[in-house]
Amino acid sequence: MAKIYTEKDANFDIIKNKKIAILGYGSQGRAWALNLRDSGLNVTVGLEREGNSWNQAKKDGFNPVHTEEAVKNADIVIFLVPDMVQRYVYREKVQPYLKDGMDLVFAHGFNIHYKLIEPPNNVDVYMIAPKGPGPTVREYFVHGGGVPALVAVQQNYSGKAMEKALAIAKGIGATRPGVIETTFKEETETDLIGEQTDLVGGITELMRTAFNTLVEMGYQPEVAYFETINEMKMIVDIIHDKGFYGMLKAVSDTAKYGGITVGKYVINEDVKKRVREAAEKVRSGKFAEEWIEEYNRGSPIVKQAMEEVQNSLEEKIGNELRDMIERGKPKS
Ligand SMILES: NC(=O)C1=CN([C@@H]2O[C@H](COP(=O)(O)OP(=O)(O)OC[C@H]3O[C@@H](n4cnc5c(N)ncnc54)[C@H](O)[C@@H]3O)[C@@H](O)[C@H]2O)C=CC1
Ligand SMILES: CC(=O)[C@](C)(O)C(=O)O
Ligand SMILES: [Mg+2]
Ligand SMILES: [Mg+2]
Repeated sequence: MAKIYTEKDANFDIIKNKKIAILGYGSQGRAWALNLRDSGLNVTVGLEREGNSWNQAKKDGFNPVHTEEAVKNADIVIFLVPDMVQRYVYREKVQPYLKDGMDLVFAHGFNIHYKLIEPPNNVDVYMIAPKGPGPTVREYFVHGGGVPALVAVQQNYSGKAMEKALAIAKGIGATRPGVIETTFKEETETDLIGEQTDLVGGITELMRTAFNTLVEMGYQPEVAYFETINEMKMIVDIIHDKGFYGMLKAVSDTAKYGGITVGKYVINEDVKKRVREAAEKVRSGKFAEEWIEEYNRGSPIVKQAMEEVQNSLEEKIGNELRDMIERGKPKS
């Protein structure tokens, strides 16, 4: 059974007098900075330049400073810039100012696990990895909840790394539901495998494939959109609240029979084999290599795919139906 920590295991005392530098003010950075500040902790936002993130941080009442400025004054440095950027920020803006006993904190283990950042022995290295998108980390917190997270310690120079990880987890709201202890290796590999084969890759391609098949067969795109894309949230919400069994009980007997039989036909052993192949590619480090190469080339594959998605029929139809979808949302 996994080790789960909750509110009673976490205490702010160990970090309440420490200066926390949050590097990056994007999806996670903004959520962490706001939640930690609301939790009464001492947060400085460190950024590269005066752009969108800088303006947003100011609008949110922070006084952002340049990265090295934030790092020089910090006891705890939290890396919330993109994974592909972290090693440069580390080399140029963090390493020169490292102090004995400083903390390097991550929201995903990529750079440590794949050894793109190799900190000296006299710092603590630990992670709090929220299992959800940044805006949700903020939204749940504001409404009294929190997104569950994984915590891991890579280097425990102080002997107190886990206590500090739990305190930060508490500060972002994650110990309200609870946090699960893991390792950098397990978090990094499972996060990548999950987002590729399931969350960001597999499910969305299945949704798009189902949508486009219906459209190619001559059905109205609006009808196809509500069926294959919009209703996904409702089905997933029931799984989220009541499990797969609960979802199957909520749908019709016809959907149960059709879903059970055709689901296994579409997502067959061959798909499982390819999920495993993709997972092995993460585990071997081959995916990391490939992604670094793509990033170094200026991310042409990502750019092209983003454009393709933006111009796709499903996106166009979704945008056209957004008002209708919004009108239907629960009002409180
Ligand atoms: N997006 C998410 O919901 C999740 C992200 N994570 C992890 O959190 C970390 C941060 O990811 P996101 O919040 O998605 O990042 P993001 O892309 O939303 O935000 C990045 C921030 O870094 C800044 N930035 C971008 N390029 C930069 C550069 N070249 N130099 C310096 N700063 C730069 C941006 O201005 C922005 O403030 C990553 O390790 C990611 O794996 C973990 C869980 C979920
Ligand atoms: C939001 C999240 O958890 C992801 C999919 O792992 C990520 O954004 O990297
Ligand atoms: Mg991820
Ligand atoms: Mg994730």
